[in-house]
Amino acid sequence: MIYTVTLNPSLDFITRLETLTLGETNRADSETIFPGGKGINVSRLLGQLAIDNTAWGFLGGFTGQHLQNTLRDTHLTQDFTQIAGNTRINLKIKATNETEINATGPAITAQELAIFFQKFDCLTHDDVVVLSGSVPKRLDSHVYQQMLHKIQLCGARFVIDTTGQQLKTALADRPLLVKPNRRELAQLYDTDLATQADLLRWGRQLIVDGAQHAIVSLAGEGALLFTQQTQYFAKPIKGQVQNSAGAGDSMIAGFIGTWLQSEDVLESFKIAVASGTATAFSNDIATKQKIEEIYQQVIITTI
Ligand SMILES: Nc1ncnc2c1ncn2[C@@H]1O[C@H](COP(=O)(O)OP(=O)(O)O)[C@@H](O)[C@H]1O
Ligand SMILES: O=P(O)(O)OC[C@H]1O[C@](O)(COP(=O)(O)O)[C@@H](O)[C@@H]1O
Repeated sequence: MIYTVTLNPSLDFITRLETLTLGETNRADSETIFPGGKGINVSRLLGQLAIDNTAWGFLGGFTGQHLQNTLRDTHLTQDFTQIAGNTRINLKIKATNETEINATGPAITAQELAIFFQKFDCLTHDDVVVLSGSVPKRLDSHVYQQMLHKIQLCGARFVIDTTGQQLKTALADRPLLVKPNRRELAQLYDTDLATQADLLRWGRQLIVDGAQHAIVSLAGEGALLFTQQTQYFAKPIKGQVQNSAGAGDSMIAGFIGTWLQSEDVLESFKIAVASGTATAFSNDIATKQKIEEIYQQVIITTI
């Protein structure tokens, strides 16, 4: 089974307007609410690919209830830990530029955390846990390390999509996949990634430091995949970007869902690129139909 973990889920409130003027009353042209949070996005994309998975994390209050209602999918089992606080609302303002305000998230009590950790006791070596996204501010920042410890005790494997020190520490535990974007890779190794050679140098470092597969996503400039043996480049695909939130999460779902079925690295990368791009070209997480349409345009080269 694939388990996704979203410690800090969200409702993503997306508002569109022509221009945003700070310090004034602005009137929106439209607004939409989508389920959000990186692990939840991974779960939803896996659902589109008809891959069974279970979503773990913390949900609470009226926002948590709404999120739960919107996550109805036959391939997605919800096994969230209920909390007293309200699940956060993240504000995404789409005007001339995109501005995001991601909320801190609710407090998690020691008792709620203990109930959440009990779930890890059922893991076996057949399971893969996808750990994604930020840690709520009021939760101990070592929570990722604690989860990794439990995952390894059970012999399960994991994918991790986080940043900075949490990612650096996790690399030594041999994640199946990591997927920093350009900014996250630069921050991880404290470098500016000015050239293509820098990207290749520091992308390869993720493998040297322990990752089994590493995708470096480059938004509208494509993506790189590093494996133990080789490296690939996916050419960027042109299209109309609707809402790029969740594009990276969709890549992770596309890659790991396909790899666990086939262990075919190249095919997994192609589905990853199709999934990420299809989500960038959709308002919400991409549908299976959109992914299949984009898949026809994916071109991968060895570099
Ligand atoms: N503007 C875009 N045009 C085409 N493809 C995109 C665009 N933005 C994202 N993608 C696709 O989605 C992938 C992940 O996007 P990226 O923005 O790099 O990740 P993240 O959401 O983690 O920051 C990219 O590697 C690319 O394949
Ligand atoms: O956990 P964080 O880092 O606050 O991010 C949460 C946000 O990330 C998202 O999951 C989107 O992630 P990406 O744009 O990085 O793929 C949103 O749905 C959510 O609002």
